[in-house]
Amino acid sequence: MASHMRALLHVLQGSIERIEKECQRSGVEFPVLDEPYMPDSKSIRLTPAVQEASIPTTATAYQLIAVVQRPQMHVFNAGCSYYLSASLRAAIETNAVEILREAGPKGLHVTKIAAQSNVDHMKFSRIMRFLATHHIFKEISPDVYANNRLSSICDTGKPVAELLDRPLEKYDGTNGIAALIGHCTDEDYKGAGYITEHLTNPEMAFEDSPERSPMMQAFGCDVGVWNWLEKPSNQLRLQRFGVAMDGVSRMRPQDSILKGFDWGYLPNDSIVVDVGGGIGVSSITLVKAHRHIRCIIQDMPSVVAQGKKVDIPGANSPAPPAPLLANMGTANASPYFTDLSMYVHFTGQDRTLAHIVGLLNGAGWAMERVHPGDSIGNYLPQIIATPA
Ligand SMILES: C[S@@+](CC[C@H](N)C(=O)[O-])C[C@H]1O[C@@H](n2cnc3c(N)ncnc32)[C@H](O)[C@@H]1O
Repeated sequence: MASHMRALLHVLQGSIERIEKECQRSGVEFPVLDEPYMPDSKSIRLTPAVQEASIPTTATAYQLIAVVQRPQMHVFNAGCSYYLSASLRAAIETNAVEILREAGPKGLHVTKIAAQSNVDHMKFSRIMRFLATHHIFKEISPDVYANNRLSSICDTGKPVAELLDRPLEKYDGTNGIAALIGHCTDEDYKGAGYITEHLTNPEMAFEDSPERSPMMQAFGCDVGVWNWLEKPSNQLRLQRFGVAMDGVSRMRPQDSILKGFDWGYLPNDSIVVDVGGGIGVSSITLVKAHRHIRCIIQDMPSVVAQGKKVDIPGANSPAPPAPLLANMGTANASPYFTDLSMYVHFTGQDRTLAHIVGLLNGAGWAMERVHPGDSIGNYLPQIIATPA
């Protein structure tokens, strides 16, 4: 066991040294957790060397925790992680992040945050402490909180007065991170609570009807997620979902849609139809980079209307060092999250590469090349296939 831990430490040390070397080379400090997030195109995190080294660093740190922590404690924490989702949603929906941005670095007592949000400070204090315990917000002195790097990533950037005045527009025109977390910790989280009921109910266990997905069970509805989102009572959720797709695009390297397929090769005025294109997140990136292409975004009428308000201007990754998991474990959890989320929303799934190969072969196509969106093969790979 000790040698196992030492092997992990060795990987951790190596990857931290690579980060330090890059910081020294560029004369930039690695951002600290205590300071709010500052978007900066020259950020050290965006350099390829740091992006690459941060993946094994994260994977090793999580794996070390899994090795060192008492198993009962580790699994208990995993089983109770729903409190993190619930608390994060509460903080976002009460505008705590924006209230603390306006309060500045000295922070604000929880009674004053709660007063601005019109919630009970005794209840709210526990939510904030739970989040701060997980490094989201910092507790400067007892019950006095300030934003830190992790909480401020959920900042819509809007004045609190505006959020209180126009709550339905909270996420409109934002970078989508708060919207994405809001969506995940609300309808996705509630749907996830019904996975076992869906999995074991003999009536639904072996079907794949999107109308009876775990999420539809959670909301006592049978019309499917898209029609459910169109209900007037879901106006905030529908608007939030569109913006959340922009948040998803910020989780992956911005240019991943541009990789793989040679868009430049298309003749002038070629038309690309973006089916289920949402508010145009991918199409906008594409036409900005390739002015000779025109995109038609096809989606539900209400989503298209929302989109009009927005400014439209290789399959095998290298194996990580032992003893890290082949898929980088928790450092690479997002594709597995998305897959379960597809189950919860639609009784669906995210396709693996093997599924896509089978689908293409079945339709008479042969896979030629995969272009992963990032260095660990994550995020919407671009796939080149030709008629077999
Ligand atoms: C997961 S979102 C993807 C959005 C977009 N491709 C992106 O990456 O930002 C799926 C989209 O499919 C749309 N959609 C669902 N059912 C549809 C239908 N029957 N016709 C057109 N669009 C539909 C939804 O409104 C939603 O915007």
